[in-house]
Amino acid sequence: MQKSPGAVLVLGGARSGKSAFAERLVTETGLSRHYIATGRAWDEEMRQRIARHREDRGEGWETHEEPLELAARLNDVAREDRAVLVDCLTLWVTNLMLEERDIAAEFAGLVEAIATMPGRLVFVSNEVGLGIVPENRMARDFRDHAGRLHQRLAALVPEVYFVAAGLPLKMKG
Ligand SMILES: Nc1nc2c(ncn2[C@@H]2O[C@H](COP(=O)(O)OP(=O)(O)OP(=O)(O)O)[C@@H](O)[C@H]2O)c(=O)[nH]1
Repeated sequence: MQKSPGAVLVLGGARSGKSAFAERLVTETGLSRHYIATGRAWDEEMRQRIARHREDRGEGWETHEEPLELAARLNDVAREDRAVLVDCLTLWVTNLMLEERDIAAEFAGLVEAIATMPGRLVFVSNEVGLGIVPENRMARDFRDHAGRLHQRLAALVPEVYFVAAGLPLKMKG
């Protein structure tokens, strides 16, 4: 049996249009729409950003806020008749690092959980590895974790896109 048959990975830079593209992938399924937000409103600017995102998504989405326990939350939310958008994996990695979680174990848990998950799953993540090597150690670790997670998921899921300037480039599928 193919693993994660309904899963898609959408990569892109900041303001690349990756979230809007991922929302379209969910909407076009006609399934019931679920949004798992890994972001946290840590300041006023972020609160406004989140409010704008909610407005842009419009009616018809059920939002679940989950900064850390992503695999468990996906287990609760994913179903045959649902399309679930996870926005975004890089913020999840940031949250795991800030909580000093075991990153390898968390990634293994996510990969194992989604291998047999039903319905459509759309994962959004920032491609953060294209710039110069960051001077600070935590930023270098973050970049490496994100790169490793992307490679694992890209190997697992049947469909992968890279979005730049609002344009999706299909890389797999
Ligand atoms: N807590 C919470 N966070 C949300 C909600 N809606 C969106 N977000 C967060 O907002 C983040 C995306 O915001 P931006 O930084 O503006 O988007 P971006 O990724 O730079 O831009 P695009 O590439 O265009 O998607 C996601 O990581 C979400 O986790 C929500 O309802 N609740």
